[in-house]
Amino acid sequence: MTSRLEVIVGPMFSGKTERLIAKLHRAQYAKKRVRILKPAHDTRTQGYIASRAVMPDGTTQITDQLSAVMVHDEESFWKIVNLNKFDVLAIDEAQFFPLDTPMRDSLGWFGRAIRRLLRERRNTDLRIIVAGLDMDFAEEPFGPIPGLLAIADNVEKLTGVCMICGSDAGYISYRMISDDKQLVVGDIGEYQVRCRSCYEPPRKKP
Ligand SMILES: Nc1ncnc2c1ncn2[C@@H]1O[C@H](COP(=O)(O)OP(=O)(O)O)[C@@H](O)[C@H]1O
Ligand SMILES: Cc1cn([C@H]2C[C@H](O)[C@@H](COP(=O)(O)O)O2)c(=O)[nH]c1=O
Ligand SMILES: [Zn+2]
Repeated sequence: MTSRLEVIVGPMFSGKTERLIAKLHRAQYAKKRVRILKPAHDTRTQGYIASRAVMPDGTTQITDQLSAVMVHDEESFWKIVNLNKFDVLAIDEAQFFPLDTPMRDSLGWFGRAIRRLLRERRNTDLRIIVAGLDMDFAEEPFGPIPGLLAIADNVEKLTGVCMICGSDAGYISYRMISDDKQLVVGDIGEYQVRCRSCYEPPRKKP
């Protein structure tokens, strides 16, 4: 019996939340106590996680959803974790949790909290499942996800269908609006999934 960390990564529209929800449904069938968290920074869906499908007319529709508790900061994370009993802890959109000093820190408070929980409960069946973007629009590692991949027991890297050429190798989220900030909440109007060949890196401002 030991604690374990599973990480699901890939670009936008690769089915990360879909995969996360499928794992959580199975855990619920097995009568496991499931807790779902997500960063308050994600203003797209508040109070739940949702997978969506892109419709032929270009809009998105929610295909499945589960209730989630919003995490504002490290203090609220530990409050939720300490007040609740769970066998499975799931966190979606974890790329939004910040790093302390981007050049030196690879886990941030969130990654360190996950590592601490896994250590403290190493003799239990605790399962932590994290989903998020491993890479931002500029092909840079995103938040604590790459650090979490390093300490994970199991990693799934998903691909989407390239929105330019239709190949199944969509590996990056291409940003269609002009904005240099790393964190820009958005959906089908702001981002596409593209393969390496159809991806162009953003132009640096002179
Ligand atoms: N080019 C595409 N057009 C339409 N749907 C796509 C495309 N590429 C991937 N998908 C599908 O969109 C869905 C996105 O699921 P979701 O869980 O919301 O993704 P994520 O959390 O990774 O953004 C998946 O079912 C995926 O197979
Ligand atoms: C590439 C990229 C994405 N984001 C934002 C856009 C969305 O709100 C989420 C990703 O959602 P999904 O469930 O994976 O579809 O992240 C961002 O802030 N910066 C980026 O570079
Ligand atoms: Zn392509």
